[in-house]
Amino acid sequence: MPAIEVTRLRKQFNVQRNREGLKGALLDLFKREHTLVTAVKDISFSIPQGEICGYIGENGAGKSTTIKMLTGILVPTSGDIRVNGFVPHRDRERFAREIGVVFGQRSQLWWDIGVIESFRLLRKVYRVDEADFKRRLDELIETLDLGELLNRPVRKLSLGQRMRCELVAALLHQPSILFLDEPTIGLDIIVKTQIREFLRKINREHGTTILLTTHDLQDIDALCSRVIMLDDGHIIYDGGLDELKDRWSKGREIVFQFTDAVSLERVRSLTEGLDVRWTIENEMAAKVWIPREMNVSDVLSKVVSRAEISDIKILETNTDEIVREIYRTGSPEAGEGIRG
Ligand SMILES: Nc1ncnc2c1ncn2[C@@H]1O[C@H](COP(=O)(O)OP(=O)(O)OP(=O)(O)O)[C@@H](O)[C@H]1O
Repeated sequence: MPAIEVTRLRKQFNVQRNREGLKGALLDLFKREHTLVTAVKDISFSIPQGEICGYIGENGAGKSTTIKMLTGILVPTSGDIRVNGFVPHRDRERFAREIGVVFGQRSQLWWDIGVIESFRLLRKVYRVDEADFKRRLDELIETLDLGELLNRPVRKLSLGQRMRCELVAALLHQPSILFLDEPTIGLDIIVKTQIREFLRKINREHGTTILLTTHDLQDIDALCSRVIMLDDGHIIYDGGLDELKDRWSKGREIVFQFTDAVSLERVRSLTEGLDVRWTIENEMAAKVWIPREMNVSDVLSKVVSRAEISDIKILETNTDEIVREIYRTGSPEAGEGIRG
């Protein structure tokens, strides 16, 4: 059974429209006008147990609306959802024990009481056996280095400390699926790294399935082998991160450090006959851009055999740039969904 199965899922909101001016306001008093906003437009996907999948898209693309339907907070307008075999909005009570949820912007901890008290309350909510709770809590506290925070009230915690506590709270009942909505938003790089390592560990050791929305593409690079990309309520890409980079990267770049001074003319002559583009970096370094369909080794061998090189740096494809380019231009197949 897949962890998550979504078929032709749609969500529409009926939004009240405010008409302009005094006349409009008066008209609104008597008869409200409504518009229908379709946030999620008949999307389908399936996530197997144990996968970490990134769910990305620009603001307003429909990510949070999907997560809210997957966690049973919102009822779909049409379509079908199964999460571990449950229909989230229908089987809410039993279903809640199957999943953990962290919304980066919202807390599920009680603000004024010690963190450990929140955890104890959650143990009761989820009806976790005392011995299991203790074992699980010890493991989580150790991995996330939370020992000294346990007796502090949540309002006295920094954002990074609170986020680590939120993760513990979401995982105390050992759910097999974890939904994360912007889990690293606003955190410094040290806490981000710690959280990413922690998520990899629970996925590896407990096989936890993770669906993650984020605007931080380094989260995706560090964690996800697969990405689903949304645009205006449609899935425009669903596939591997590597294929995404391959398909969309326009080319690769290599910086050569030469042992002597070089000119644009000289470096161009090194790759004569190849459709590459050179730029001069400084007196003794030049960068070559290689189109995606060309072999990097063809360029390397030509340059290395014709000039003295002291260093070579191949510049990695930057996921951030690729994704921004896709957002900017849209996919050629936008709206139909493509599978990588
Ligand atoms: N409760 C609601 N009532 C009316 N419209 C809504 C509601 N929730 C979301 N929308 C609309 O649905 C669309 C998708 O919103 P959603 O919050 O799912 O996007 P998102 O991809 O999560 O964006 P962000 O990255 O900004 O969180 C937007 O046009 C939004 O205005």
